[in-house]
Amino acid sequence: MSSVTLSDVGLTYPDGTVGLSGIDLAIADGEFVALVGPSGSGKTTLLRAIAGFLRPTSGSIHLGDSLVADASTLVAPEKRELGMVFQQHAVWPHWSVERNIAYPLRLAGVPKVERRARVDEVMALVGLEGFEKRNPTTLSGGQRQRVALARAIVGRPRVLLLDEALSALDEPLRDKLRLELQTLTRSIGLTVVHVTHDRDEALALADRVVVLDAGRIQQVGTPPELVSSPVSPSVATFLSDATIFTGRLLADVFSAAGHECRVDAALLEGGGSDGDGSIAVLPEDVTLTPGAGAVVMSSLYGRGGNDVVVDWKGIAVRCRVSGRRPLVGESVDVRIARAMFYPSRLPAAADAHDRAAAGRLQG
Ligand SMILES: Nc1ncnc2c1ncn2[C@@H]1O[C@H](COP(=O)(O)OP(=O)(O)OP(=O)(O)O)[C@@H](O)[C@H]1O
Repeated sequence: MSSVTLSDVGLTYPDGTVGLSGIDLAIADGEFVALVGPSGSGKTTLLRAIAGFLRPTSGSIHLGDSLVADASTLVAPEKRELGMVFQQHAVWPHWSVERNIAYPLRLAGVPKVERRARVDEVMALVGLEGFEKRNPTTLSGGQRQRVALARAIVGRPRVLLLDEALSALDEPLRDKLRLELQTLTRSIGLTVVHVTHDRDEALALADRVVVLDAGRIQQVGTPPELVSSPVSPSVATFLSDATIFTGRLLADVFSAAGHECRVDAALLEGGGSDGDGSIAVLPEDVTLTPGAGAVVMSSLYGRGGNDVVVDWKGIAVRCRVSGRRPLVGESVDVRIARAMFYPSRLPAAADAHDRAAAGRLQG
């Protein structure tokens, strides 16, 4: 059964700004879903609509079998049985750690003995044993965020909503909490909706990632699906720093402003896509060889390969280069192992997904 079901949800703010439009999304019980997208794409609006702080202007939201929002229904946030953690640890500074964590249980009238047991249980889960009597102001940022997390899950919420919950923390603490969050939420089978502006965090943690843009869902998929088969050039750029070439495909040749690539037609899905369009090239599908066709503009060291941008006849091409790190100003040739073709006459991203063609290109 789905834990959260959004059916054709639209949300227009009173000033006319469209926050969400036509959102259809079913989040399964126990699933970890991340919402990503550019600034202003609707991530927070979607989370707040699920939480009950915002009322959709169209469509409906169900939590399990219960209708919580539609044209005539709006169940209050505190009645939705949700847990929430925000970027700024909203813990009460004048209360001890255990009192903070126990708060939702006191509110729900849970008897003291059970409260005690549940607080102990979640404190152990988030690694805060021994901190019961501490005042939150004496804790580190990471520990305070653990208190917020413990308080969010102590009431055994139907869904845990995380709004940039790790974003205020510095690495490597953030990385540590990311791992702990995954272990914790998976071990107790929590359904999680996690809003983050950090693409890598979303891809690392989530079972499925939802990419939003301008209040609409652009694509939903597992991390490998999104990275290897983005439905549109914008998703490829947003998630994977793809380079986009705009031009024309004719038979097996793609031409874009001074660049000509041969496409292996056998690899084109949904043939007959000749015409104007774009290709998206992922950084890992670009190889640099000795030559004179392009010039290295920047070259940043990275653990998983150097992050290099070359000027290839006027187009900045992003590449992931393992081995020797190229020098800025060095001349190179560019070879493209794989690219995705997006015919421009397809208006809807969903159609583009079916027909986006992956071809082997030779620069
Ligand atoms: N109270 C409001 N009144 C009017 N428009 C709003 C309001 N809150 C948000 N918006 C608009 O709704 C759209 C979606 O905003 P939202 O905050 O959901 O985006 P976001 O993806 O969370 O962005 P960010 O990553 O910057 O936090 C934006 O155009 C934003 O300007």
